[in-house]
Amino acid sequence: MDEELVTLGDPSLSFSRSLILGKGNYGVVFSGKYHGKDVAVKRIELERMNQREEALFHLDHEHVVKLYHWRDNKDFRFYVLELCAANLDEYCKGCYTGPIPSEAEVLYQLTTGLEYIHLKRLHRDIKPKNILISKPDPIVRIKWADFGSSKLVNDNGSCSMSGVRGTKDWTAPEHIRLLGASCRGSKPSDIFSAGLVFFYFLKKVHPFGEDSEIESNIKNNQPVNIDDLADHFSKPVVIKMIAHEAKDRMALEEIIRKLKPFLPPNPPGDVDNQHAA
Ligand SMILES: Nc1ncnc2c1ncn2[C@@H]1O[C@H](COP(=O)(O)OP(=O)(O)OP(=O)(O)O)[C@@H](O)[C@H]1O
Repeated sequence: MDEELVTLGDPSLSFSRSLILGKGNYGVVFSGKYHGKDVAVKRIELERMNQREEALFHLDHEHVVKLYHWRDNKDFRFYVLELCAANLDEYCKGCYTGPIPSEAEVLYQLTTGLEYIHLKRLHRDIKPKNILISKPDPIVRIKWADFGSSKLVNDNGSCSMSGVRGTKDWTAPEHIRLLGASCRGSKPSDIFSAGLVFFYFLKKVHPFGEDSEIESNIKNNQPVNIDDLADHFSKPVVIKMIAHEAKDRMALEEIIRKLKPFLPPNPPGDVDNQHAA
């Protein structure tokens, strides 16, 4: 018998402590089984919990990772999640070479997923490691994951956050200025972060430069690598997503409208087209 196999007293759920899929600031993600199905099991210390992945329970969208179940023991909470193949950072660094949708589909799927998340009055910690590439089912989809810092937003699309837990490299200028203090999370700041991720996915570099200069370049509105996009179809969209002033950023509905013409016929993420087919 595998000594590393953990069942938590529930025969329908097991995972192996030695099969680690990844580690975050708050927990460890293991490979496991739930009712015979391959899953990811994310373990978080109970004392580090607040309003965490429970947010996922309220979400049901093809571009948001599915939360199937959760369970506690005396020290930890265990989230049973849809098992994915890799995160977007692993793809950008060349560590994942498996299948992935076309560029336009990735951007489109992320935008529709984020629109759904905002509709549910949530916002989140946006960075490439929190975006997952699904296993083929048979279609490969891009999914938002890790609602570790999700918060409910009010009707204005903003919410109070105590500090910002997201990596500074993926943070909007209005949040960088307030890091460490109480600040506001908002839909426009999510759009800024998503624009950074779009650029990184397309060009494999950060639009605001190298590690040490990113934070100050974001603060000073100097997207030093922006010309790398040349005449890429997404350039007008990405530029408007990473506009310095929150009020100038493109809204998600408009991003969706601008990306649609670049989708292949009947893409998996396009419900309208699927219905029309
Ligand atoms: N459902 C999943 N399927 C496959 N791999 C996953 C899944 N969820 C997470 N992972 C892997 O585990 C890593 C860590 O995930 P986790 O959500 O704990 O942390 P994070 O997002 O990197 O960090 P933080 O919680 O600090 O924001 C991810 O980057 C990913 O590579």
